[in-house]
Amino acid sequence: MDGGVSSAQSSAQPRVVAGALSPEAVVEVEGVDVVRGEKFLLRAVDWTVRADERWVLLGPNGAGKTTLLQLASASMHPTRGRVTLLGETLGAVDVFELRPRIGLTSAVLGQRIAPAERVGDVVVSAGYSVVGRWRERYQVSDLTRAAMLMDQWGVAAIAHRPFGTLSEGERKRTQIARALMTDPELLLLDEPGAGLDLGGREDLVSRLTDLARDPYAPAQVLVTHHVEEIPADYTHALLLREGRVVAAGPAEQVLTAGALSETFGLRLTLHRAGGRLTARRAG
Ligand SMILES: Nc1ncnc2c1ncn2[C@@H]1O[C@H](COP(=O)(O)OP(=O)(O)OP(=O)(O)O)[C@@H](O)[C@H]1O
Repeated sequence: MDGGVSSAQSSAQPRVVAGALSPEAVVEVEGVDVVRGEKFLLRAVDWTVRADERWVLLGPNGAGKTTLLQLASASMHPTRGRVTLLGETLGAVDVFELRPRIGLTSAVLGQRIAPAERVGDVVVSAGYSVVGRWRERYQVSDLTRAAMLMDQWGVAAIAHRPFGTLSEGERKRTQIARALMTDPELLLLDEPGAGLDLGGREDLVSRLTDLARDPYAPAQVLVTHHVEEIPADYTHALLLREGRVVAAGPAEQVLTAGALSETFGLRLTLHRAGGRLTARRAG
């Protein structure tokens, strides 16, 4: 790419240096309320994500997960409290400079992609913060990175297909490849498993597990309703209910039957196998 947002720089160092005392915080949410009219979408939320962490945000419909992700993607400001992203405090930074450093996938962003846009163009155009190729001229390094990412996310063979002809799983993987194109420091995935069949979900979880294990990969935050979609090796979890944090911290401490039952408002049993979870209604 010539000019515009810098993209395709590959890190020479892992994101987290082994032995470092405390990897830098990429997301810091302190005492945050988000209020619309009389309604608290989020209330008194504190949350810190560090560079080496992989978080899952879990909660029922309407819990505030997408709202929290909007704060973390610099798409929304808090009503009260402070949000610091990649060392920059919202309200004191140009969000248009911040956003290219954050990769985001969501159903809303997916709907903005023109059905006629080819997969390869959807991915490579991320460096310009535009959807679809227009008059940009890309450098070989951009095209090489896009090809590598399409291969990694299993869409290289369909690089010439229009986005509108893809299956839901192919769309989700194309969007993740696009989100990684700018080599972001933070990757936010809003319900990437929604609408996938069992095979599609397992394929996605397997690729997300590989990404979670990659020390060069950005900090990751995955939003889901289902514990079955949590990749093995996700390190942390935050449980939300009605805008409040029920529990947050290391995954093995937070993802318990008790905390999940409180979050979803029904008594659940939890089964662990191979680093993955399944949940069922108790009794
Ligand atoms: N602008 C708004 N004004 C009033 N209420 C809103 C507004 N935006 C969102 N809400 C409400 O805030 C709550 C939290 O919404 P949010 O989308 O963050 O939840 P969520 O956990 O992502 O839900 P889902 O899992 O269904 O996607 C919902 O009850 C929603 O209806």
